[in-house]
Formats: sequence, structure tokens, C-alpha cells
Amino acid sequence: MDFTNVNARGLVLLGCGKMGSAMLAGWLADGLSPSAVHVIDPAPSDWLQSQGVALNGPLPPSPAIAIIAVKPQMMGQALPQLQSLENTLLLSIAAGTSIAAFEQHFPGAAIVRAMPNTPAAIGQGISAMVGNAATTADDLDLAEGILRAVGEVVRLDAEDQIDAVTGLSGSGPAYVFHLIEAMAAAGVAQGLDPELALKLATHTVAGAGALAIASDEGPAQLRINVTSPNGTTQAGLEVLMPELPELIARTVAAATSRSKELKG
Ligand SMILES: NC(=O)C1=CN([C@@H]2O[C@H](COP(=O)(O)OP(=O)(O)OC[C@H]3O[C@@H](n4cnc5c(N)ncnc54)[C@H](OP(=O)(O)O)[C@@H]3O)[C@@H](O)[C@H]2O)C=CC1
Ligand SMILES: O=C(O)[C@@H]1CCC=N1
Repeated sequence: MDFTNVNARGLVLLGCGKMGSAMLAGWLADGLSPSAVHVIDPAPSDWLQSQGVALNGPLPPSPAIAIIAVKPQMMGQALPQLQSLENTLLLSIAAGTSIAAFEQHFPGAAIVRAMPNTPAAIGQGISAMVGNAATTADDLDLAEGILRAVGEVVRLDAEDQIDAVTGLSGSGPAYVFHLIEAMAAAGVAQGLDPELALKLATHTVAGAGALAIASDEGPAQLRINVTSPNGTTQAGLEVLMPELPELIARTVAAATSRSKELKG
């Protein structure tokens, strides 16, 4: 990302918790100048205080972009703090809160709604984004650049897809971490030391994910490649495959419908 314009005009971050700090770390590593950053957060972490960014001070009148990274439940309280901004692109990463809700607070503003995920902390997130009618091509490019600094980005055709994105990739890292926990516990049940089982499970998930990205073959073929006829994998998959798709479908459906409820 070329941060020249953002470094000149400024970047505001509203809420610097888990996602806000993960993304800020990525931007700073990618060339965002700390002196351009203005963070609003009621209880700045030690990490944030050591970054040389402006904390809870007056905002510049027209920063290039303001990223909204507070919980949807805090939105009503938090948004008035951005009321003074003019000609600033608003980029929300909050689950639930709709573009229409932001438009009520900021009539006429260019607003991009995005859904990233926590692997953004190591530059390996994936974000989906969609802009309102007021966004220009330059606005969308700026939002995409900001999100691309912390991972992959996809653009959505319509805002209503974002609930499913939230249920799949926004919440998805938690499902995968739980899979790692379950695989490690299963290894322990088969007699492995807990530390060894966790290492095997973690690297298996990470390696399989990296292979799925790097390979020209799709996940079904990659699964078949592991599965020797009448071998160990076949025995394992005969237990897993009848159960997993339905369980994952219900998991993603529950998260998607919670995202819809959060619209409030
Ligand atoms: N965590 C995740 O995996 C993902 C989260 N999101 C979205 O990102 C947003 C943030 O989530 P997450 O980082 O997990 O949550 P956190 O609670 O970790 O971060 C929110 C931050 O906002 C601060 N805050 C609370 N009230 C205000 C206020 N009035 N003004 C400014 N800052 C305030 C909080 O401070 P304090 O803690 O002191 O209240 C906290 O530091 C949410 O909308 C969530 O839906 C999107 C994708 C993935
Ligand atoms: O659990 C949540 O509501 C947020 C949104 C996606 C990931 N975490």
C-alpha cells in the first residue's frame, strides 16, 4: 500500500481492541507513519501507548480515512466522536451495523463496510468489502489498499452478502482454532503427549491451509490425494464425512443469523 496520501492527511482509528490493533500493527509495518495516526479508545493498551500515535486527542479536520472498529453494541456511543470529520472515507469493520445505519449518522458520506478476520494480525487475513452509493473508485481503492495491507481482499456485489461472509470467514478462524483443539485432544486420547499433539494438529491445519492456497488442485482433489484406498485416511473420513458438512452448515448459519440480528 502506498500510504503517501494517508500519511499527509491522517488516519483515524475508532476502537483499538483485538481487530483494531491487529490491523494497525499491519499498517504501521507496511509504511503508515505513526504521526499520521489518531486513535480513539477509552483504555489504550500498553502496546498502543508504545506506538507513537496520537491517543484520544483532537482529530484533524479532514483525515483521508477513519476506520470504525468498535463493537456494534458501542456504535451509538462511539460514532459521535467522528462527527467533526469532513471529506473523510469511513471504513467500518463492525459486524452487524449496516451501511444505512452509518448513513443516518453521516449523511452524504462515503462509507465502506468490510469484514476482515484475525489472521490480519500476521498479514494473512481475508476481508470482504462493499461501498455505499457515495463511494468513488478512488475511495474503494483506498479501502481495498488499507485492507490489503493485512491480507487478501474481495469486493462484494451487495451488502446483504456480508452476513454470510461474517458467518464464514469473519468468525471462521474460531472454528479452525476449535478444530485444532479437537484434533490435539484426539491425539492425546490416542496416547500422544499434549504438547506434541498440539504441535502436530497446529502444523497440520496450517500446512493444509497453505497447500490449499498454493495448489492448482481444489480441496476435494487434495483430500483424495491423501486418501490411499482402504488406508488410514479412508478409515478416518468414513467417520468424519457423514457428520462434518451438516455441522459446519449449522455453525455458519447460526453465525450468519446472529450477524443479521446485530443490525438491530
Ligand atoms: N474479533 C474478530 O475476530 C473480528 C471483529 N470484527 C469486528 O471488529 C469490531 C471490534 O471487535 P474486536 O476488536 O474483537 O473488539 P474489542 O472489544 O477487542 O475492541 C473494541 C475496542 O473499542 C473500544 N471502545 C469501546 N467503546 C468505545 C468508544 N466509545 N469509543 C472508542 N472506542 C471504544 C474498546 O475499549 P474497551 O475494551 O475499553 O471497552 C476496545 O478497545 C467489532 O465490531 C467486531 O464485530 C470484525 C471481524 C473479526
Ligand atoms: O464474533 C463476532 O461478533 C465478531 C465478528 C466476526 C468475528 N468476530
